[in-house]
Amino acid sequence: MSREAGSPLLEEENIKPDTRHGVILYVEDVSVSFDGFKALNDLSLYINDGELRCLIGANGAGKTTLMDVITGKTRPDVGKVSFGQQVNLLEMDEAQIARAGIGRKFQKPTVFENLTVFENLELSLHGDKGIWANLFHKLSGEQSDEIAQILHTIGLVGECNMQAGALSHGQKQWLEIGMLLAAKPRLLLVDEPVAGMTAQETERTAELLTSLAGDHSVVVVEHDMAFVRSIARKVTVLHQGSVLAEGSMSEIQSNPEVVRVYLGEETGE
Ligand SMILES: Nc1ncnc2c1ncn2[C@@H]1O[C@H](COP(=O)(O)OP(=O)(O)OP(=O)(O)O)[C@@H](O)[C@H]1O
Repeated sequence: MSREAGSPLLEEENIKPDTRHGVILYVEDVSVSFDGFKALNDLSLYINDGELRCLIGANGAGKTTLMDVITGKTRPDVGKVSFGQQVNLLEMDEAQIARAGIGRKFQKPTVFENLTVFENLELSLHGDKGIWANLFHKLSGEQSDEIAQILHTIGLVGECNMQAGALSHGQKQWLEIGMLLAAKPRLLLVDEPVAGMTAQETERTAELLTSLAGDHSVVVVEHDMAFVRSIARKVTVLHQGSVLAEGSMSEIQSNPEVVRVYLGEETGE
């Protein structure tokens, strides 16, 4: 439902994006300026319900700014951003947007290093009630099952009682994805998930993100073109704050403009 700015808080948990048209995220004619410089320039983008989309573009193309707009960190000068057809994200703050079902994973993992993998997931499951309340809250059978399911999804069943600080870099990234999943998001925004990962971890991350699509919509910002190639069905290329091209990886790779402004530089051509 559309909300008036400043209206009383709704139960964001109960917000259900209207995806009857198959689209979970509408970004329309959005511009963002920083001191007169247009970081986003009349950008429009639509993410379908359940799809896995890769977002690529050179440094400064506007990828982070776009994520910031979707998650309420940056307000656009103009444009429309909605979750499903009717939930106007521009009238919600960052916490409300997260509770409504949009999860964001930043590049650097931010797990609680001194807690176990299980405890990290337990905290996420309880939301933002405060760390002590969370730690002493007894899990219901259903919640234990949820954690077991997440551990399975992120491939950390064997590490369940390990301190998160002792995990490898890749495992920490998966744990953080698991922590996002605990909040049952509909849309996941994932920033450079494989930066710093080993080849094996990268491969496992590709499987994980691919497995999440369908039940979730996933937007991945990534510079690693081999990784993008391995997961992407549809790729959006940003350039100077606008969408330059959109299509399958082979369409993108054979687009002369994309090769000129981005891929040429990536492949050293
Ligand atoms: N808070 C800010 N103040 C001023 N300029 C900004 C601000 N945030 C971003 N910019 C500028 O906006 C442009 C887009 O930046 P953005 O970080 O969105 O690009 P990006 O595609 O995410 O790049 P990268 O791949 O390097 O992360 C850049 O030129 C950047 O310098």
